[in-house]
Amino acid sequence: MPVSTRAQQANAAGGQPWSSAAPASAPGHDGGVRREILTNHHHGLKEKMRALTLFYEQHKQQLASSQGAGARSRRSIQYAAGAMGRDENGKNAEEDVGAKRHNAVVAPVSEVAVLRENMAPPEERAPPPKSSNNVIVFSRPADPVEKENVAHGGIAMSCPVSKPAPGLPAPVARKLSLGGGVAARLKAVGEVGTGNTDAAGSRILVFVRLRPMSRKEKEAGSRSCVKIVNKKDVYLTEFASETDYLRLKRVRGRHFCFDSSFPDTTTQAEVYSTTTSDLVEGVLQGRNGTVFCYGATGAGKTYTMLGTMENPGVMVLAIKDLFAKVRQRSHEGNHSIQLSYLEVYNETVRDLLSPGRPLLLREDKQGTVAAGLTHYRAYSTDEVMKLLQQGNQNRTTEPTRVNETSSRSHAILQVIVEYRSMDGGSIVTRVGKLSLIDLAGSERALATDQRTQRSIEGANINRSLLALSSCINALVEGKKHIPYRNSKLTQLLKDSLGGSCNTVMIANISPSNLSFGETQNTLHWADRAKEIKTKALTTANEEVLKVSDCETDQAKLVLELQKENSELRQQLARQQQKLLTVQAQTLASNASPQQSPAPSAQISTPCSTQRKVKRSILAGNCFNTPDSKRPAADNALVRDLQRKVRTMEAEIEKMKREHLLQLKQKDEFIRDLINRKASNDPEAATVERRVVTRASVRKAQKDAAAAGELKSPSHRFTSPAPTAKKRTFWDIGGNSPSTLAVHGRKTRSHVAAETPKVTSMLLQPGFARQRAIH
Ligand SMILES: Nc1ncnc2c1ncn2[C@@H]1O[C@H](COP(=O)(O)OP(=O)(O)OP(=O)(O)O)[C@@H](O)[C@H]1O
Repeated sequence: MPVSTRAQQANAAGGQPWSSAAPASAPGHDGGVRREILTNHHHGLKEKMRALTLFYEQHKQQLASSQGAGARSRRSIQYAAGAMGRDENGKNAEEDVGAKRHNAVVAPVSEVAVLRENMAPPEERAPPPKSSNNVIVFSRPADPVEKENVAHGGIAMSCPVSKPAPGLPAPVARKLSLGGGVAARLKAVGEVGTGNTDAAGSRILVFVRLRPMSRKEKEAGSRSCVKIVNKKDVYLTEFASETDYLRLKRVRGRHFCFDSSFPDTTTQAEVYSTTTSDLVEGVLQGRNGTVFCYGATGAGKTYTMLGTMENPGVMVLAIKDLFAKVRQRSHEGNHSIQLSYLEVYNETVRDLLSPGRPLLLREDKQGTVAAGLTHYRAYSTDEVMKLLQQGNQNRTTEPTRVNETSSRSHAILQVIVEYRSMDGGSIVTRVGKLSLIDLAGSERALATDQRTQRSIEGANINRSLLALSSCINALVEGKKHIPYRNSKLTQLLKDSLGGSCNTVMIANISPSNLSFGETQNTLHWADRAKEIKTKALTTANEEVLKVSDCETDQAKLVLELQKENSELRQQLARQQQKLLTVQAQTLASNASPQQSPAPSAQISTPCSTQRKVKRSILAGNCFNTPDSKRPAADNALVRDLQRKVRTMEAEIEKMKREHLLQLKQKDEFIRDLINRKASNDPEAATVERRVVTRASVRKAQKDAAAAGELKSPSHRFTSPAPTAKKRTFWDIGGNSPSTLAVHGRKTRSHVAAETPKVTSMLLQPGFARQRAIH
């Protein structure tokens, strides 16, 4: 018996092109529709109106073409004809789609006829169902803004269907008409960081990363409900619950399309190079960039951002890349790199590198800043790694039922790169800021824990994520007022979401059908975020300061000296690193097998070469025998190493002395130059202040050196956080359980002290998290 679908009836009544053509081309094709058309008195009228409109359009175009120049008129006629042709084609295509849709409903149900984009992708198809009852048709809604919670062919969706973001192909049937979608997306991806955006601004790029199924999930018998196809399409399928008899054996699903989607086999390096490497390049050119991970608790945000010792994440790879690029370009000018690391926990902002009182946010011309946040100047990747590790130790963490080392706070690492160079008669200064954000997991109260402190944390996390989604909604809808002030997180993200910034969102999802709700929610917001446009980034944060001829030489000299200084500091840091390595080797070769962990604890920097050296020595089996019985060859090796250490120590001492002397001379010279300049030119006062500040920092080092204890780079940077200081609320250690019970807040160092067996990647040197997916 012929069936008329709701879409057909709506189209017949509303005069959709394909439905109006149907009765003429296929007489008697659908009794229901024809009866409705016959009884609809407006049907003929609408057809006439459409013909008249078409005629009027053609007439207008002919008129325009006759008025224009010959060649131009020819073009416009061709265009009009082309446009009409396209229109007809489009119509035909739509008719075709409509007919197919109709067939899918009325024809005997077969797998080929009914599989739609919303269902599992072709590769994942289940064997053809025997009975038509098992197959559900996912019809496309007639109106793109129609809410999905209207059932379509038996599917009940809970999220609104969004319009496609500009530059992205729309999901579902719109794929049919977008041959160039991939190219457009790739172009969009290629534009990041280069600032090659249109005047209206650039779009937030959204990526999805699927993590592997965890051991727990496998044990719970969960199935994979996510499939990624072509590295961009995400198919989400919900399997009906066995106790839900009404919807037994039915599946519901959804299809999303993102700038790129990463299957569970994707490496950290691939994720970094696709999502963030262009932003790093942009930052070096004076543009701001932000990467943030969003997703449910345990979905892999921290893994993506920090990673493990073996598989470092985006933060670590970005820092390494940044320093490598700066080193390559050291001849072009002087780069300075500063970083800060903060967390938003229970709506308070805390400095992770120098824990103390909560910080206040204030707005200034640079955007929203945390007053009193410490900015460290870093000269090498290893220094940054140490700072990152130190910050992670202070980050609030708490095992939840879903994730044993769940991050209970949003962490923001900001790296500011300042570049200065002489260009003819002017000083060019460029400042770029890279923000790397690991958000706390969105979660359901029951999915995590219901203990008081946890539920307060959960409520605050959800509140700030809700504020984030309100901002995303307001930005997508083009509202004038964006509610950034609703939470600390959105205040801090203001620049990244609505300012001049290249922004990347990585949505992390779990494959397990037990997390279907969370995954759908994450994908929904990621899909929505695709539509946010940030402000145009046509110009970099660049300042050009003209200097008069007589000052040019002095300014050049100052820059050269500053560059040389920073190179010397880098050299010093490298030498100290080498010394540490050799010392560790010596210790290892002197130690017995039982003592061997000691030196490894001393090497806190995640340096792969160190590990290799250490491993090769361990493989050499040279410490299994006591000193007396040690073979002569081993003793010779030890002596050789010791000799090397002594030589290197002497060399480093010599270099230190030389560097200090050079630094002292150069500092004095710079100060002298600036003083002279300042006395002639009041404008130079700013420069003077800056240099004097640096010099004052160095003075402390000089004093220390004079007292015979030169501080290592790590000392230099960790010194603002005094080691022996009055204890504050945040500093109370893991041996104060009462305080923990009262405040209920734990940092990763507390967790490390209390639960040595639960190894978080954030607790390991270099963030190595041993508890990988099993
Ligand atoms: N791509 C991946 N490959 C291997 N293991 C992963 C991957 N993603 C996540 N994991 C593992 O899954 C577990 C949870 O990941 P992670 O802690 O990063 O989640 P999260 O989203 O940060 O959670 P929360 O919001 O609670 O902090 C970890 O054990 C991590 O090692």
